[in-house]
Amino acid sequence: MQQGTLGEVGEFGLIKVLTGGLPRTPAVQVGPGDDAAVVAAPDGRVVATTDVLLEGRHFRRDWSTAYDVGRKAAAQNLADVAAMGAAPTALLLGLVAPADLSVTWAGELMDGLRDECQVAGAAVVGGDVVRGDTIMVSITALGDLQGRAPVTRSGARPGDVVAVAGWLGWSAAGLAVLSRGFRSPRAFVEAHRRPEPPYHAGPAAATLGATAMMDVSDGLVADLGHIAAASGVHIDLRAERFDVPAQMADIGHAVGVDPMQWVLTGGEDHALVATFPPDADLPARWRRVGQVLKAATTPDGGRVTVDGAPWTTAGGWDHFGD
Ligand SMILES: Nc1ncnc2c1ncn2[C@@H]1O[C@H](COP(=O)(O)OP(=O)(O)OP(=O)(O)O)[C@@H](O)[C@H]1O
Ligand SMILES: Cc1ncc(C[n+]2csc(CCOP(=O)(O)O)c2C)c(N)n1
Ligand SMILES: [Mg+2]
Ligand SMILES: [Mg+2]
Ligand SMILES: [Mg+2]
Repeated sequence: MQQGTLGEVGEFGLIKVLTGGLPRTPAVQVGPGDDAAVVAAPDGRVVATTDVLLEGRHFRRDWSTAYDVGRKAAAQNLADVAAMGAAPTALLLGLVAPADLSVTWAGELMDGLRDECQVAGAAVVGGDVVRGDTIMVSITALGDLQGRAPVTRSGARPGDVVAVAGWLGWSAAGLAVLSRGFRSPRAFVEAHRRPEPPYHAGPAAATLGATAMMDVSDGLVADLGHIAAASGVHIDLRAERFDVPAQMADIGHAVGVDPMQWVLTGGEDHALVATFPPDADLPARWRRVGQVLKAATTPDGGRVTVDGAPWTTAGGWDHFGD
């Protein structure tokens, strides 16, 4: 990796570092280096999504390496593509960074983006760099529905089952550990630094007949609230269906937090939650955690309960909440 700071190598030196070692995938017809990338969309439609990560709010450089931030930034966006039932194809990076940032940090961020894209079958195809006071990583991701209908938030129907693929509460438990100045247990801290969304479960869920789907970014209760509202239904979760690993329970005990709080309202694991018709033949990776109960009586009046009772604290992260 090149030595020095962004200020020393300049904009085009930085772009050279960032775009130097990027692999191509068959979908990428023109990659970084021209005015725009060209990505094949054999389906005739493109799934497009964007999410921003800001230093201090989404990550801290003393908690996560540049490589971790890259993995997480890519994961958060690629999970949104998968949550539509699409296969991720391409990712673009908008990077705001101070001139005294090391070129190594920027290069390792790109390594993380590249490697997470590889897990999901996508490739980095372009971006932009701008000087600013705080590091901001703005990602755009594209995906291919491969001929399937998109799985939106609005298709859940009374009688459907609610099922989850992927981790819940691990990132929140890791954040609780880091916030208290600890670096272990490693499994949870690692889950916070590098979430592992079940990308392939997204397109698979579409094929299995999922009626609605989301990735869990803010917290399961809050995110299911979006499906409930968009679909105009009530959703009930069964607390006993959630697995609280013994180590998570131990951390909860140590820091005085009910670990179910992390499982039900913790964000950033990017699990997929979907609703399926009751007779769907779900593989084991989809854990049944609840049911779509009935249609809401008012438009947008859908809500989420746990064991029949409203969830009393915040159901998840809200950037402009308290
Ligand atoms: N600034 C914006 N301009 C236009 N649309 C927006 C803007 N912010 C959010 N949206 C849209 O609102 C919807 C919900 O956004 P939200 O960011 O909550 O979803 P998400 O990306 O799945 O979740 P998260 O950001 O927690 O990962 C998305 O369709 C998103 O494109
Ligand atoms: C330093 C630091 N402090 C707090 C958090 C927790 N956090 C930040 S954003 C978010 C929800 C998802 O964000 P978005 O809705 O933007 O996708 C959560 C749970 C963190 N990751 N790092
Ligand atoms: Mg978003
Ligand atoms: Mg999402
Ligand atoms: Mg959010």
